[in-house]
Amino acid sequence: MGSVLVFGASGQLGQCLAHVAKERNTPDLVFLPEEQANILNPEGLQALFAQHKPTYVINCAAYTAVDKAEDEVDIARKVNRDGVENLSRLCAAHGTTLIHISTDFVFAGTGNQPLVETDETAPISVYGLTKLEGEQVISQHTPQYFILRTSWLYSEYANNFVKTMLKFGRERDELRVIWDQTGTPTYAIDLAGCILTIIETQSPHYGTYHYSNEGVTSWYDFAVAIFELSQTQVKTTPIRTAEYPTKAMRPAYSVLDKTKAKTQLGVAIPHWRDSLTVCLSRLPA
Ligand SMILES: NC(=O)C1=CN([C@@H]2O[C@H](COP(=O)(O)OP(=O)(O)OC[C@H]3O[C@@H](n4cnc5c(N)ncnc54)[C@H](OP(=O)(O)O)[C@@H]3O)[C@@H](O)[C@H]2O)C=CC1
Ligand SMILES: Cc1cn([C@H]2C[C@H](O)[C@@H](COP(=O)(O)OP(=O)(O)O[C@H]3O[C@@H](C)C(=O)[C@@H](O)[C@H]3O)O2)c(=O)[nH]c1=O
Repeated sequence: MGSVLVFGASGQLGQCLAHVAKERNTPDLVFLPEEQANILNPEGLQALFAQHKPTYVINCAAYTAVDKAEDEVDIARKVNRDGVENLSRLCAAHGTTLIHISTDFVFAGTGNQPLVETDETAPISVYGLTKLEGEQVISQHTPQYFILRTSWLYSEYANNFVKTMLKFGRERDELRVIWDQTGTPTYAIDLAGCILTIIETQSPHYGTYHYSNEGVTSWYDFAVAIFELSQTQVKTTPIRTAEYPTKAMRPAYSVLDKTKAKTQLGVAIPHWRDSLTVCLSRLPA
């Protein structure tokens, strides 16, 4: 198969890839945390490509602090665009296939129909804009790429909404959660499985794909399900976005249509509630 370099390995998705690769006995994955492989260091990257001659690169490295990005435009753009450009150039030069992760936040979220890959992008946050710029530099430099746009990632690893809700559920008497943002959570373990399937099948179907779990929900309904399935007793109140001011705007509707991923990549996608049940069973009570 040749070697597979994983950048951003200590982040949430990076750790999920390590988990699934171990479960599936996938060989030849080289996990590179930021300290060993900064995607903003072209010379360091060049040395890694020369050493490993990778068949695939999986880029899990990103600037993901959505609110902070509004004040740190330069650093968000460096990581989410310039770092991705560094990887794309090297992938093109070495005939390496780049698997890159993008986000539902490339969309404005003003619609009410599941979004397909060709729908118009119009980010409303710095994070979303810099992620879109990252997508664009990839297609400028190499035809050999898979861009997987995903949404609302969570898992037993790193920080995420599920772990925050469980913590707040233990600490607080009442929670207020937005119910007028509609989307679909994605168990990062399922996304990691999809990425490994692309590699294991050596899929020739390059391009941009949407991947989340199946179904539709709001952050409020997601929180209610987390509490119900984990048997956490906490009063949960639905609120509107305007009642929860944040620095960055978030799409009101960002349900992703996964038809292309299911047909071209041949992946089966679990319903978000089933995957949430699995994740909660793996988290300490
Ligand atoms: N989390 C989510 O809800 C969603 C995420 N995505 C996308 O999925 C991908 C994975 O996200 P997730 O795993 O949750 O994110 P994390 O923030 O958990 O992981 C990102 C990793 O990238 C590392 N990193 C940052 N800058 C650099 C750099 N210059 N060089 C190398 N590594 C760097 C971070 O290190 P450090 O922590 O030290 O900064 C961190 O370990 C990202 O592309 C993200 O945009 C898409 C939709 C939803
Ligand atoms: C903690 C909390 C959040 N919320 C809302 C705020 C927000 O709209 C939503 C989720 O908040 P979070 O800060 O956990 O997540 P957020 O940073 O908005 O998550 C996004 O991250 C980036 C990286 C992506 O790419 C997106 O797909 C998406 O997952 O829940 C509440 O209403 N009540 C609460 O107590």
